[in-house]
Amino acid sequence: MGKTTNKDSNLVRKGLTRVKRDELKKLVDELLQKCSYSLSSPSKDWEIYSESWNLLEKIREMEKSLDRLRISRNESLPSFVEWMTKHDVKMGPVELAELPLYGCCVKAKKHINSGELLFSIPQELMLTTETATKSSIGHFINNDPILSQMPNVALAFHVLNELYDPKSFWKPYLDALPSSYDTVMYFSPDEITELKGSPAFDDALKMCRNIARQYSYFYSLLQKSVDPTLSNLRANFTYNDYRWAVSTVMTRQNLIPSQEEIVEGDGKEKQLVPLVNALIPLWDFCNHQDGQFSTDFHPESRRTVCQAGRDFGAGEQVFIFYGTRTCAEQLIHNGFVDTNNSHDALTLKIGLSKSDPLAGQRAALLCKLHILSDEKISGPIAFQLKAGPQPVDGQLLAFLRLFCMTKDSLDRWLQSDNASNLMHEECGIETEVDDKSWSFLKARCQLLLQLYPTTKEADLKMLEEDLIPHRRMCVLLRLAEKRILLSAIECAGQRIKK
Ligand SMILES: C[S@@+](CC[C@H](N)C(=O)[O-])C[C@H]1O[C@@H](n2cnc3c(N)ncnc32)[C@H](O)[C@@H]1O
Repeated sequence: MGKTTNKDSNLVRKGLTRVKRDELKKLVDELLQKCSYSLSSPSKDWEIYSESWNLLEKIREMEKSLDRLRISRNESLPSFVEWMTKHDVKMGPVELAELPLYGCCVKAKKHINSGELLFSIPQELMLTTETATKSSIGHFINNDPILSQMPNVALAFHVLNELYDPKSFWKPYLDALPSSYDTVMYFSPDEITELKGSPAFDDALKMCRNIARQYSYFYSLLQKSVDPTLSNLRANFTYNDYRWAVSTVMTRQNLIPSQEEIVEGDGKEKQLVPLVNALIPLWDFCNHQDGQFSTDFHPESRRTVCQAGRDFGAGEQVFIFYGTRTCAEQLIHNGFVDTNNSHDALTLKIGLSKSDPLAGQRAALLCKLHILSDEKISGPIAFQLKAGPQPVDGQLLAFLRLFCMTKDSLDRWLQSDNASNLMHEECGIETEVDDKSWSFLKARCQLLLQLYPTTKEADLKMLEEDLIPHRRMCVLLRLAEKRILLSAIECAGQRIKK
């Protein structure tokens, strides 16, 4: 049995005297208490965010002695490539490079045709939630209520544990990762403020709060534990490393089919193979561009195979398509904003008024249209205002219409077998109801526009300046959102005129 006193160097936090450890513990306890406050309002959320930020600044200062010295990414790339070659990664005519604004990227060494193989990566190289549970900290992951329920957090812990192990199989890959990220946990309060007016502002505060809460929870758990398999985590775990590991997973993970054997249901139907979160070395060095998916997981060879989604010229950066995220989701979950985003949309939260005597009938019609479910008929509903010339989709159109209907109209549509026609432009609805619907949408969008402290013109002017990346991302996002609102106002105006 190993020693369990604090004299064992494996059982205490590195780099801090006992007095400093006590001081740090106090700060971490205060942070946990602050971030566990459950009631939410815009002013309270901001207060918690800024107080937590101040605590985290003090914590980061105290934990500074544990900051890791890292070699530059450029220096780490040759060992990473050597490691991949040794482990049977098949590379097409591509190479790794560093580029301003993009960090590392994959570049074409010669002209690549659409459909040509970019690379194929065997599963043995991937860090997954399955390798996490099979690792030395597997029992910790399986038994902790957060880690066992949140695969992305479990993967972040796996990454951290491997990072703290100088003999880790994944060391060449981990060394080649960025040393910091552009996720909102790396934003200063001034930078986050640039998101005011955008729905992403609340999401950013929530994200920072969740990560701070998780850090303080795990810090206390690790310091209390005497489990020898957690010694590296206990000695090295810092907020800086935690936000790094979480951001690594958030910005780079993909899903692959589980490796666990699938039991067939009484010999007849094959059960669907569950998906697991994975970090796929090399695949995760490709940056995103709008387009189509061109990556597949081949279950027979257990390899991730990535093909060119379009032609790429010699020397050109090779992009892949990450998926249909809005610009706000890209900012919050991926740490970038791509304004050439054909999937962009703005979340519009609208609900039925409790004081509306027809609220029950409107809710019943929403249920009939499957916009609401019977289990949740109160509270705001999140709709998406789309970028482009058609900002209003069928669901939002139907909501606007039934929101503005009279009792007679509601009764008729509730009894109709063709209620789903409300989601289509031409549905034989009274002009008066349609006019009211578009006027309501126009007024709501004008109100939302006023929530942003700056105008579209002011944003455009700011973008002409040499903005630091975080500020630039925020300005790009709010500009994209204002464009969606302005286009919805324009569209509504035209419909009313009609
Ligand atoms: C999966 S990684 C891609 C490789 C990454 N550039 C690196 O340095 O390792 C995703 C990250 O790349 C960057 N990125 C990806 N697509 C981008 C884009 N279109 N514009 C700007 N940054 C992008 C963002 O920082 C994002 O968090």
